[in-house]
Amino acid sequence: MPELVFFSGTMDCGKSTLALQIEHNRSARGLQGVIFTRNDRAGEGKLSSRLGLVTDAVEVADGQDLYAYLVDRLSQGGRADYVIADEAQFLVPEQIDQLARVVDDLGLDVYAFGITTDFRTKLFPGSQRLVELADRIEVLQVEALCWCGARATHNARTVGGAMVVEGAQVVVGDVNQSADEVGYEVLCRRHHRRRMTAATARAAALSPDVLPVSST
Ligand SMILES: Nc1ncnc2c1ncn2[C@@H]1O[C@H](COP(=O)(O)OP(=O)(O)O)[C@@H](O)[C@H]1O
Ligand SMILES: Cc1cn([C@H]2C[C@H](O)[C@@H](COP(=O)(O)O)O2)c(=O)[nH]c1=O
Repeated sequence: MPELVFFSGTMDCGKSTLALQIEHNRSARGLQGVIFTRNDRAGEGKLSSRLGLVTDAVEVADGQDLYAYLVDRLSQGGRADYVIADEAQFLVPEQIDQLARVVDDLGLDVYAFGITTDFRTKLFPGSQRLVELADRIEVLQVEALCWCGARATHNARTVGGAMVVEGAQVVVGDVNQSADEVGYEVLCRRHHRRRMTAATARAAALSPDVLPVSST
């Protein structure tokens, strides 16, 4: 049975790498996939992983009907044996419904990859719809880690290393950004709640307030 699978996790946990591996393994066996993406850091029409691999993809436009795209392609004699959708959190709920229809009406497997929640721990609308509709939700096996060593479960947005909680839901960016840039850091829930990033934890550890008091 074809499936809609949602591979979810924090930023930097290997989602795009897995998408590229699925693509590689299927195309190595002569299958031809359609790869959708939106707002990849590598630029328009690209699916990229931090391991350095990148492939061409169809950049999803505002309001684009993904089901109609596949029907058009197939009716013009094109091939589509499966579908990959990376950065699926940036798709609108209607586009997730269209992907579910691709599974049910066209009989294609759809593999969607994305972060579930934003920097304020709120669901992205596209990810919410995937949770509602997916046949299966897979959490990536490679754990991204918080600075404290615990499994990272949440995404923080940072400016100069400090966590911010105000701003637009969508700001394309990366982890490990330089101090003055808007960036992201993955944290465990405890440290996300306390707004404690690696930089603020380091600063707190160095603060005279918490230095051990000498008995002499
Ligand atoms: N230099 C490196 N050596 C080995 N693994 C790396 C390196 N850089 C990144 N990675 C791996 O790549 C993962 C990020 O992969 P990526 O597919 O870009 O993540 P996502 O799409 O989930 O944001 C990291 O969690 C890490 O496991
Ligand atoms: C938390 C959060 C992230 N984003 C952006 C930042 C990146 O461009 C992507 C995630 O990409 P990745 O391959 O999973 O690292 O999403 C955002 O726009 N808003 C957020 O709250």
